[in-house]
Amino acid sequence: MPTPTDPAATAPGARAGAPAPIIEFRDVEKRFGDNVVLKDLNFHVNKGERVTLIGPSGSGKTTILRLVMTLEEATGGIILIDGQPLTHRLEEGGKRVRLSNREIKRTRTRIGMVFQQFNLFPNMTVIENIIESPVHVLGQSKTEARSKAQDLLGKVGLADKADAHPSSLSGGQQQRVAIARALAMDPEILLLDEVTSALDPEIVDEVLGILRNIAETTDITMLIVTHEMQFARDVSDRVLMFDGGSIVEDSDPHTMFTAPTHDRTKKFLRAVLGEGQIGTR
Ligand SMILES: Nc1ncnc2c1ncn2[C@@H]1O[C@H](COP(=O)(O)OP(=O)(O)OP(=O)(O)O)[C@@H](O)[C@H]1O
Repeated sequence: MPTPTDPAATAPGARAGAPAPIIEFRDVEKRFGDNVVLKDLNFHVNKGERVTLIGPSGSGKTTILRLVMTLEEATGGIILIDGQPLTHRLEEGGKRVRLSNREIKRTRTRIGMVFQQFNLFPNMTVIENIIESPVHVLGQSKTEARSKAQDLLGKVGLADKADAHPSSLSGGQQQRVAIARALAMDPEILLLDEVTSALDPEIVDEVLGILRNIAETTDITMLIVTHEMQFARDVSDRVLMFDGGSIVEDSDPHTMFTAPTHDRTKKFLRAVLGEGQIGTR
């Protein structure tokens, strides 16, 4: 019987050449007190895949991203990253054992997250925000980190803002800095949590354009929570529809948005896209 630390355990029945899961939830439960938000949740994301989570408010989408980022810890089951346990492993007999903080941190450095509210350090300049983790977590020299940060600022269209403070930037610019900051850690997995929800409608597209570009030009695995259904259609390989902490539908974006099978999905998409929009493309 393979153990959870054995890479072969990540994909039961995996064949050579078959897609390899980089994120795997096995019977995951997350409760906050009596509120069971996720129950026996099983799903995986393969390396390089872009997977979008959709579903009504409170269905547990953000909680899933926060579990992967280790901002929360599951209360049951295990999560594997590239075959390695993220916060807990299962011992023989099914006993759940928490890993050491050092082990958890080692895996966490492979994962980046961009939040709805940017979460930049207000007392640091743009470039100081970007180099903070590469220098202090990865041990890069300041010179190396600055040079890379400047490159990334060019990629997000903010080459001239390195020495600005976040408060002098627009929301869209701050979110672009947050994207550059996440990329500066060379993440294998990028988590995007409603990254345009706090932005004025006219600058949503500038941020989505940068994310589209990242999706097109890198092989970073992406797990996305968004209310921007067009963006979800464009960048996703798979869309998972959540309700009540469970997956009710898992399909490619074309099928999900034009011919959803589950009544709950149809109702949700009608509410989000408007009556008559499902099946229009
Ligand atoms: N830190 C917390 N403490 C207590 N309850 C929490 C906490 N975080 C989330 N919850 C609860 O977990 C449930 C799922 O929340 P979550 O934010 O994951 O949903 P969501 O699908 O992302 O919703 P939305 O689309 O509105 O962001 C909600 O009932 C929420 O109140």
